Amino acid sequence: MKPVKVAVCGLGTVGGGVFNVLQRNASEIARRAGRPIVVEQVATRNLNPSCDTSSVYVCQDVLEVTENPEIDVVVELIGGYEAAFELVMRAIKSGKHVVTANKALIAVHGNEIFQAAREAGVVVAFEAAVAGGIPIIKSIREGLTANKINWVAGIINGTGNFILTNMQQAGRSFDDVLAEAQALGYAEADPTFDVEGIDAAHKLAILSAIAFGVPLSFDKVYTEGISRIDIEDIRHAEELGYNIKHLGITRRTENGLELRVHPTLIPKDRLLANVHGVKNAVMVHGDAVGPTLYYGAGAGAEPTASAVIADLVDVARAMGSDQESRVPYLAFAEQADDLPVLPMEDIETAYYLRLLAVDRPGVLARVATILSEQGISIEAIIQKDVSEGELVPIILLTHRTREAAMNEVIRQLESLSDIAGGVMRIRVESLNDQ
Ligand SMILES: NC(=O)C1=CN([C@@H]2O[C@H](COP(=O)(O)OP(=O)(O)OC[C@H]3O[C@@H](n4cnc5c(N)ncnc54)[C@H](O)[C@@H]3O)[C@@H](O)[C@H]2O)C=CC1
Ligand SMILES: N[C@@H](CC=O)C(=O)O
Ligand code: NA
Repeated sequence: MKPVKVAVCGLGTVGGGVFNVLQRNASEIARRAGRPIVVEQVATRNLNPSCDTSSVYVCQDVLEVTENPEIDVVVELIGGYEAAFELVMRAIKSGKHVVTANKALIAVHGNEIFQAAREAGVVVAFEAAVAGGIPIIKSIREGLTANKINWVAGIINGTGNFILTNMQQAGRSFDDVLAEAQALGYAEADPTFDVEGIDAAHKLAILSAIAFGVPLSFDKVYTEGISRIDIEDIRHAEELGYNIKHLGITRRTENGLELRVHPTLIPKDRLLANVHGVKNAVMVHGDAVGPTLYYGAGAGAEPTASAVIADLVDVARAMGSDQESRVPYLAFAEQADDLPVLPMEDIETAYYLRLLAVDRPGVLARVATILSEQGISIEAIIQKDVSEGELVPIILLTHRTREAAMNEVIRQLESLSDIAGGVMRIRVESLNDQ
């Protein structure tokens, strides 16, 4: 059968992985796809020393591939929103299928891209955009179609998990581990996307859309990163029986959808609490299947290439099919418009609080009164011994309450003369996986 001819745009970490795995496993991939998948052209600013491109046509201008009549599929691996958007839209308008690992692009411009792709009758596939090598898009879009999905919760940023794990297990500093994640090719071009939760928010918007059949709503994701997490919080959490992980959570409730990414205390005996390093894991709870868990490498050259190439094989098969018989881009043929995203104030969860108090009698009682006035009960307290005159760290674990009530508690605590500085708040989720 005729080979599928591919243009790889961007030969960096992921592009290099795709190029090398396509060559190394060419015959295995051809047997699965029913025909060879060959790299016909590479467009990249920088070559990759791990790739032997001597027998491939290489250019610098990515838009050139959209004008090459030989190309069936454009693989967009340059990243970012602008040049990538132009490349993808031009490719679609030239009738080429697109495979991308670019979650920022899909989360922000996906609605427009899919509309254009539908009109042009081409496939846009993006498995690598969420949780790297884990086939999570395929699992939700295809494997779980029988279910009404209740919630999805996952560790969906490899760099962030690599940092938290190394801080906890090796006592290393945040900056030092981030520099290693960058050297390993895990981090985004702008690593604030990783550490401030933006990358996870992009991915969560995609997960939520394919789980619930709602439009992509990246601008509505409540977003908090890991940059404020201190080693002290990791140690206190451990003492209380928890690990801190950065989670993306989207849940269907009677009133609307939860859509939030933030650091989270998870009981140590839960599966998600034991996902370490660059590994990601996504738990999906369906009404028929119950809880399911998907685990694997969330970033890195070849794990991500694994997902990109799986999409190429799907495209190779879809090339002979009509639009109606293909799986819809965002899983649902019709989108729901009755599921508003809930404001964060309406979320209900438990909380970890860390405050620094002046060591004088009655402080703890005043703190407890503020909580009880909001109807919040305390599950555990740690109060550390300090030398006379020093500020005392108080760590509290509360029962579940509305975020609005907790905002009021924190406002009142921060206005007490007994409390120095701000209150550290980390949400706590039980994530029952049984
Ligand atoms: N690194 C990872 O583990 C993962 C990355 N991704 C996504 O994959 C995409 C690529 O990421 P990486 O490979 O890590 O990036 P990278 O920075 O290693 O590679 C980007 C490549 O694109 C080229 N490039 C960038 N802009 C260009 C332009 N306008 N014209 C021509 N060439 C251009 C660069 O020269 C470089 O070779 C991004 O969207 C990223 O978010 C997704 C999953 C995992
Ligand atoms: N920077 C991202 C790369 C994969 O999506 C991450 O660390 O998860
Ligand atoms: Na994936």
